[in-house]
Amino acid sequence: MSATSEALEELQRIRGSIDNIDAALVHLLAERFKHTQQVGLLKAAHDLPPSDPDRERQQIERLRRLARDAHLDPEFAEKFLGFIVAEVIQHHTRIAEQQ
Ligand SMILES: C=C(O[C@@H]1C=C(C(=O)O)C=C[C@H]1O)C(=O)O
Repeated sequence: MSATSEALEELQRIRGSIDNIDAALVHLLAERFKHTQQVGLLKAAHDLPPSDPDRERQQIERLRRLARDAHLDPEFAEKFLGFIVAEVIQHHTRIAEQQ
């Protein structure tokens, strides 16, 4: 059974919305990394460690709560944050090494 042209149009419309959201995510991530870069410079200048496990625990708790309220899988939200934070810590470590 082949898809009707109506179904294909709808698929295209929905994919347009997905593309817009992906673009917004990229821009948001770029903004987030600009701020974490500033944190990295501040930490390096004041001999603070690249990671802050207490802060991360608070963020995980908050994000899991937000995810539940938004009907998003909290496990996924935590994994997503963990992926980003690991990259940030690598950046901070590199900044500290360059000082
Ligand atoms: C940005 C910071 O550095 C690290 C990265 C974090 C993040 O990406 O949100 C949070 C805690 C730290 O492990 C910070 O300490 O605020």
